Amino acid sequence: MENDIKEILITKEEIEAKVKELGETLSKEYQGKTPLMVCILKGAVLFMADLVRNMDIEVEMDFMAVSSYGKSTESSGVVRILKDLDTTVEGRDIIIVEDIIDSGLTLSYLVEMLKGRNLNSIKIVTLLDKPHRRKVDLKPDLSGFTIPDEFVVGYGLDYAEKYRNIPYIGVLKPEVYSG
Ligand SMILES: O=P(O)(O)OC[C@H]1O[C@H](OP(=O)(O)OP(=O)(O)O)[C@H](O)[C@@H]1O
Ligand SMILES: Nc1nc2[nH]cnc2c(=O)[nH]1
Repeated sequence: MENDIKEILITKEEIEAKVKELGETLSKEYQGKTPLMVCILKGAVLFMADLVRNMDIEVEMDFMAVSSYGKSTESSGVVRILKDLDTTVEGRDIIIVEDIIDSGLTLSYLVEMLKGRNLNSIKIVTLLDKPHRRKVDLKPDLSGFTIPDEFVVGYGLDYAEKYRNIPYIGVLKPEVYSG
């Protein structure tokens, strides 16, 4: 599996240090509150699991699954909810946890939808941000790493459902796409 990786962009150690820092920042920001951490499946699962373990305040967790129609490496902007939240979000402080923001289409749709549910507050934390690819005006409140316009895998991120369990963020060799 790791033979398919051309280049390591962010090491396991760099991810660990950054997730610790993000967890500490969120703990300070939400001191005295119990935010509802909303993980966007599936890519953000590993980040969510590590992030909450680096927070020393009470949190609740919930999960949403969305599907964006389109090519395997490109988001189309048409978002379908496959699994909605189990929790009632009225009056809650929501932290959306994402692995990557690319075009921003997935999150801009989700944030607008959630804002319609009478939340107290909503913030976005993403591990990775590709700002050059943005198609809508969407900025994360907290971001781990800004990365160049390359398709990355590992630490939850997949290509055709594979490579999610690689412990670092890497770029695939071009021949992997062409088969
Ligand atoms: O900013 P955008 O261009 O909308 O792209 C970002 C979205 O794409 C990825 O999810 P994906 O649809 O690949 O699903 P997955 O997390 O289950 O792999 C990622 O987890 C974001 O949700
Ligand atoms: N795996 C993966 N999914 C994405 N979704 C949007 N951008 C990316 C990316 O670079 N890698």
